[in-house]
Amino acid sequence: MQLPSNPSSNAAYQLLIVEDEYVIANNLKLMLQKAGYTILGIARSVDEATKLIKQQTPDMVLLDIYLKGEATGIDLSRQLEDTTIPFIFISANDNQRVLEQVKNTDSSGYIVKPFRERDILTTLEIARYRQAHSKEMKLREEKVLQVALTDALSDNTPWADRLLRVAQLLLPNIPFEYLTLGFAQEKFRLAFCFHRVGFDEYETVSPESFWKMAGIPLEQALAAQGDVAKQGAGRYNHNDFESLCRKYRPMQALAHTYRLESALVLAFTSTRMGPVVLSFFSRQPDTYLTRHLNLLERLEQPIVLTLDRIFAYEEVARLSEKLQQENTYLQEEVKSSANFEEILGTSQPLMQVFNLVSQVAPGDTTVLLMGESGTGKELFARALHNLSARKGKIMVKVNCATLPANLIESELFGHEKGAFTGAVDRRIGKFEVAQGGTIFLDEIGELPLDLQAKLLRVLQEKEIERLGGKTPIKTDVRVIAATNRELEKEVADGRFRMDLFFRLSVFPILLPSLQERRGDIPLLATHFAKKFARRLGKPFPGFKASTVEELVSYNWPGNIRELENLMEQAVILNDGKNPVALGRSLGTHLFAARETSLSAATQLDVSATLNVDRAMAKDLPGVKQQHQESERDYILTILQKTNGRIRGAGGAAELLNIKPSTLEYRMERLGIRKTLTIKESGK
Ligand SMILES: Nc1ncnc2c1ncn2[C@@H]1O[C@H](COP(=O)(O)OP(=O)(O)OP(=O)(O)O)[C@@H](O)[C@H]1O
Repeated sequence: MQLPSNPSSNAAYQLLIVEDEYVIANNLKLMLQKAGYTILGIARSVDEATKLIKQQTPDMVLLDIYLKGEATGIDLSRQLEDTTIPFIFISANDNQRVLEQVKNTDSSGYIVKPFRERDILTTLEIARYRQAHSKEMKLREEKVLQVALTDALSDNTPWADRLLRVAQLLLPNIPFEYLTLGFAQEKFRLAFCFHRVGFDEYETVSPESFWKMAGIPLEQALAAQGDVAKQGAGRYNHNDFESLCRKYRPMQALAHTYRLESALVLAFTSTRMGPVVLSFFSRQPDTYLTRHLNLLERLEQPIVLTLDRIFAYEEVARLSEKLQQENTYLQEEVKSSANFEEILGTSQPLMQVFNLVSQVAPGDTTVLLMGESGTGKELFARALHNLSARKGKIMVKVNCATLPANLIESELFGHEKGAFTGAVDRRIGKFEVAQGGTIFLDEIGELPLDLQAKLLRVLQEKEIERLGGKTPIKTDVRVIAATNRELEKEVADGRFRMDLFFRLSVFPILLPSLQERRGDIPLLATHFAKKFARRLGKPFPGFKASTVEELVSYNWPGNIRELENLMEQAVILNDGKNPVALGRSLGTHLFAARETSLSAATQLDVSATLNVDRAMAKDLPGVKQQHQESERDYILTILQKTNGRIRGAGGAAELLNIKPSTLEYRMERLGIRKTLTIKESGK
């Protein structure tokens, strides 16, 4: 190291002495003048020094700590730092408290009184050398810091770890006891707080839980943070910090909890992430200096560029994962090729459902589809999606009954890498895949209770959290749920949460069973038979008249799915020339209950016999009458089997798989009257 020791080169270097003891100050002046330095003046207090500096800016200040008046050399050092004038402390006060204060300044040296001439000149020369090279050194140091920050941010570790590393790297340059870092974007929020609990020890505080504990709504806290950030980069020491706290309650709560007394805030905007706010807090009231702010401002651009690059990369990764999953769903959808137009039927109960669907479809209302298995719940869920504004986006189906219990949560909400044994990679859940679209939660009644609670939270907060994830993710997903269980009963039995039930059943739609819409059976049967004939490359020669009759009178516990399956079998067995009939085995499958034929039934001598009011039946016109007769015959057969018993185990209602009251209603409608004494009549 070469020091500028030549006295002639010292002449241009101007010094200010700030010292209240005349003898020392004068001695120092003589010493320095002898070495060739120019002395601008001697100030005995901070006020005098400030005045002199205003008249002429010195190249360096030699600064005592305790001066005349209230203000100390430490106070003056803050001003000097702000105006980037270097200074060297000269003090007899080497106690711990003073040293601590000095450490927090940016002094170029510290000389203990009494000093020797040599000490002064050497310290001064080193300080001048540093001054000359400090710009270059600072730039180099900052470059190193920039690279380290970029590396830390791009590291493939969870965000909390990356940001902690950023905090650690910044600490030597910007002191803090508490640091918050947050990004806010409509659909994405990431915020972390680090509380410094030791020299290089930190505790990560979740902002959500902190604000909850402080009794401040998260939105209010974020808004305050946003408002502070809007004021631009700033440092808040002493009174400035106090008035900041008075203005913003969340800031006050934070300061109170962690005993914070000053802050340094930097806000910048990342193209992808929107506003990013970085706030440092200290327990000293005067920690933050202009140089801290300047450093942050210089670091802003590299940080923004790095963040933008990372988020662009993460977005691409997320989208390609979403795309991949969407592809799988789309392929499945193509296979199931279900469209609204394919919902066949003209019966009254179905028309009512159509009305409800068209009313509720356009909005974002949660819909609960209820109905027996095979009544078309999935088909209607798709119709709801296709009639909504979300039509262009995906509808994701989740069958809550077929997912293994231990995987449901990860399937629905996704997981982070390492969230559980076997989670070797990060995976997004179905809620995230459905972003912007619809999620169809089929068989919702099968969802385990603990997940019901999590689902409720998602519906209420409209955000999900991946398993092992630390930050909630905003969701924009419409929920359609379906069940073939009686959810109210499930609630009463404690198997389904009542709050979730109310959340889901904002708009319930009950799908009619096939037997409640028998009028649609010929249409549906023909549709399915034609579909399978086309698939098999066969002509469809129509149905045998008795087949249609049989189909209409059957009670279809498996509903449309059963009809569809049966039609597939019937078409396979059909030769493509003769009208489609139910093969013997199929007939047996379907009409086991009819093995006891009606003619045989007439010969039965039962104690409780039945009376058919034929007159009523005669009023029914055409096909409808035909259907009703088949239904009536069928019910009669069952009643004869049960000796006319409707209710209880083995009763007709149970065999028919309908409620006793429904059966009684139908009997009345079909003109079946129960008499206790008369034998079968009218046949
Ligand atoms: N109105 C209809 N018109 C034409 N096809 C229908 C109709 N309703 C249902 N289907 C067909 O019936 C079959 C069963 O329907 P879907 O799978 O939607 O029933 P679901 O109520 O969801 O059954 P589950 O409760 O067992 O899941 C499907 O192949 C569907 O295409």
